[in-house]
Amino acid sequence: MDRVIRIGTRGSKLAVAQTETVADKIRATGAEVEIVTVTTPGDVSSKPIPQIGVGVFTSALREALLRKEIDVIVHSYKDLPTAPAAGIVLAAVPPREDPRDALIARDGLTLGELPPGSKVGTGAPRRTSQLLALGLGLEIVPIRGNIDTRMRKVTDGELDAVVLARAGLARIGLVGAITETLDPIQMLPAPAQGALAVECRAEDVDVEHLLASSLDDEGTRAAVTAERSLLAALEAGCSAPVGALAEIVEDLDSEGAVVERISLRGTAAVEGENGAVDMLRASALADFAEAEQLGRTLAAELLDLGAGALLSGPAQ
Ligand SMILES: NCc1[nH]cc(CCC(=O)O)c1CC(=O)O
Repeated sequence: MDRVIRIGTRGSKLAVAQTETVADKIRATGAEVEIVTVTTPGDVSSKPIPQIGVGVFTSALREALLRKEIDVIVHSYKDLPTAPAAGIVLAAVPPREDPRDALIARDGLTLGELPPGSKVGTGAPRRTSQLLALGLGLEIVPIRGNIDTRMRKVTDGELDAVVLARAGLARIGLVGAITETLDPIQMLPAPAQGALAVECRAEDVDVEHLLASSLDDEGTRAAVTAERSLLAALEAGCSAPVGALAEIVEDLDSEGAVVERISLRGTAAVEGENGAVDMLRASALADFAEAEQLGRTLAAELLDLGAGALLSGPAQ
C-alpha cells in the first residue's frame, strides 16, 4: 500500500480502544495507518438513543468515509443499522470477543442475589425486557452514556447494578469489575454483540483486500450474519427488544464426518397479559453456509409465536 490508511473512529474510550487493535493488525502488514477522531451527534447529545434516532453513531462516520476524509471505519457491529449503506462494503469482521452481557453490582452481588426492588440501570429495551421477564422484582432504571459513566452509578450508590456488554469492558480493561457474566439462557446478547465491523469504500478495492486478508474471521462472520439476518427479518433495529446468539458447533454429517454448523438462539419481547413482558424464544441449527437463511427461518418461527407485535420503544 503506497498511501497512509486513515481509520475513522468515535472519540469514546471504547471506540478508540477497538480502533487501535484493528490499526495494529493493519500495521503488521507493513501499511502505514493514521487514526482520525470523528465526533457524532450521538456523542454530543445525552438524550435516550431511540429519541436521537437509530444509526446516530454510524452516519457521521460513513459520511466522512464517502467524502474521503477517512478510508476505514471500525464500528461496534451491534450498533450498525441492518440496511446496507450505498458505496460502502463490510470488508472484514475480526474474531469476536465474548458476546455475553455482564452484571456489575454492588458488593459483588450476582443477579440472583439482588433483592427485589433493587435498581438496575440499562437503556436497552432488550436488556430491560429480559431482566423483567426473570421475575426478580427488579426496578429497571433507564440510563445511557459511556461505560465509565454507567459504572459510576453503581460506585456512587445511585444504582444497585448495571448491565453492560462484557466485550466492551474487556476492550477497555475493566473485566475485573464484573460481578457476574450472564448466561445466555437468562440474557441473550444483542445480535452481533462483541463483534466489530470494518468498512471501507466499495471502490477502494486495494484497501478492501488488505482489510479482508489481515482481519476477517470466517466463523465470526457466519455467526453474526445469522444473528443480524434474524434481526432484519423481524424488521427490527439495534434498539429493538431482540436478542440473538449464534455459535459455531461441531456436528456429524450423514457419513459420520465432523462438520461445522451454526446453532442460533433468538428471543423477542412482546407485551403479555396485564402489561407484563413475555419473552418468546426459539432455536435452530443449519449448515455453516446457510447463515442468512438460518436467521430468516428462526425469525419466521418467532413471528409464528407472536413476535409481530414487538414491544416498542424503551420497554420500561
Ligand atoms: N450500545 C453501545 C455499545 N456498543 C457496543 C458496546 C460494547 C461492545 C460490543 O458489544 O461490541 C456497547 C456498550 C454496551 O452495550 O455495554
